[in-house]
Amino acid sequence: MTQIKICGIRTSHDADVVNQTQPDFAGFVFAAGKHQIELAQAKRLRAEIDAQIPTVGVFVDAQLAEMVMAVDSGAINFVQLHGHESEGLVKQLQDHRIPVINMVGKQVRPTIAEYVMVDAGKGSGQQLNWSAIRPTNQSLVLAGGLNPTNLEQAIQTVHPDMIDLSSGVETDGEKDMVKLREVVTLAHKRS
Ligand SMILES: O=C(O)c1ccccc1N[C@@H]1O[C@H](COP(=O)(O)O)[C@@H](O)[C@H]1O
Repeated sequence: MTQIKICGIRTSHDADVVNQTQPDFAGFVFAAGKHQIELAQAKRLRAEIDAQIPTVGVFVDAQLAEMVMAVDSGAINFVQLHGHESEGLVKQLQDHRIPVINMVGKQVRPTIAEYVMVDAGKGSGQQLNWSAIRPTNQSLVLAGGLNPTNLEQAIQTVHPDMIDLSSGVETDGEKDMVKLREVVTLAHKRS
């Protein structure tokens, strides 16, 4: 089984699709871009999403205080760093007992974060060269251009602990129930 995070939850429709398909994590993007939402909206959506599903806040080069406030508000359980953040900032978040997903670029490098993530872009649907990703003992999250068509090959090539999808499971900018069902089933399938 591979854990699966669905990112870029923006609307009640998206929250409903999450509840009906049961991924392992749901993500809210606080950074600029087409998936960005405000903290108030994240809090409303958190209340709509199944309480058993942890939520992740995606930040790009944000201040520590903003991220701690988002966790303290109850909107998110994890912080995902998706910019050029330092290991010092990862440590500061962990000192606040906040688990961290650290997006380190297109190639794996060591981090003290709970998860190391590789991605080709920022929710743009760009795909990585999977066969170039080095194996790691860290908990690895694979993101970038994953969709129902390429997911199985991505998992078989990279063997990530978690996969992270956003634009590849959307239709007209909203999460698509059929696509989500397909990717959650694929991820949770025993290999
Ligand atoms: O989705 C965004 O708008 C975004 C903005 C800034 C930083 C990260 C962002 N998204 C992250 O990128 C992955 C992969 O997205 P995709 O599947 O390639 O569309 C997404 O899951 C978020 O973690």
